[in-house]
Amino acid sequence: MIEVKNIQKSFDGTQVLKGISTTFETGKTNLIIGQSGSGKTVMLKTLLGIHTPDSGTISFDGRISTNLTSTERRELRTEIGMVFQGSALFDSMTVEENIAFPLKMFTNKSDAEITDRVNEVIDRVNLINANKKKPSEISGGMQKRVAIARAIVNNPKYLFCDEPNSGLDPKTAIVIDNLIQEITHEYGITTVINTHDMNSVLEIGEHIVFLKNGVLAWSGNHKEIIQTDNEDVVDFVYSSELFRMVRQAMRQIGNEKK
Ligand SMILES: Nc1ncnc2c1ncn2[C@@H]1O[C@H](COP(=O)(O)OP(=O)(O)OP(=O)(O)O)[C@@H](O)[C@H]1O
Repeated sequence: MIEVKNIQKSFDGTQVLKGISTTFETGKTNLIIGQSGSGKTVMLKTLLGIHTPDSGTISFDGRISTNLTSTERRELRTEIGMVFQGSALFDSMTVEENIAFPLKMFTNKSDAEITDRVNEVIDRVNLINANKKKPSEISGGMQKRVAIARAIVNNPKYLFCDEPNSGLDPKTAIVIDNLIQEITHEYGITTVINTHDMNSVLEIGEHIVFLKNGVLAWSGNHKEIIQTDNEDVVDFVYSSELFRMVRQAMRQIGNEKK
């Protein structure tokens, strides 16, 4: 569980995060959404420790990030997996070398142990016949699977994903979303996803944090986001006619079930 308490962050006198508090629970897919410039990336980078909050605290299962010694901080770093926007794979390495990288960097595992673990996660993310291929030789969807495999290879407690669906067709995007959610549930990971993708919001939003101008303007889950009348959320999430129609139909179904 990650508990965020009243974090504030400014750059050159401009406040970007204005006192955000929320809890990202273990075993859940937590989504950060909001318009461009609302502070999502700054929030993710602050959670990751790339930015230090000006005030407020971030607690990783009771460990307040700004109070940790450098050794404890390094240890926490090994408990975090990251799926970057655009996958960020090493072009010159094969799929299996990409996935093995965190184990070589952060553990003392033997070559045989690394091979076993790499094959295990390759199976888990359904990467078939790709071990010896380079990223340029596989599809965007497969590259995402490699990125997810690399992020989970060291059994992270926390998984951060920055726009994991960017550049994918809608069908592949849903498959990747579902894979992230399954892994989150299966391994009990605290997953935080920065996203623009409204399909993700409706499909895997177990806890959604909506930022507006650096303020947490709404939070809830994918069912609640359909029912909410919060104007900012409605305006942002249902910005297209299609999504407005989907919302209307889903609200009707919800009302009929009551
Ligand atoms: N390192 C920085 N120095 C100064 N200002 C920054 C820095 N990083 C972000 N900002 C500012 O903080 C605000 C929020 O930016 P952020 O990148 O978090 O938005 P975002 O919600 O992730 O947008 P997008 O969806 O377009 O990626 C913007 O006004 C941006 O210019």
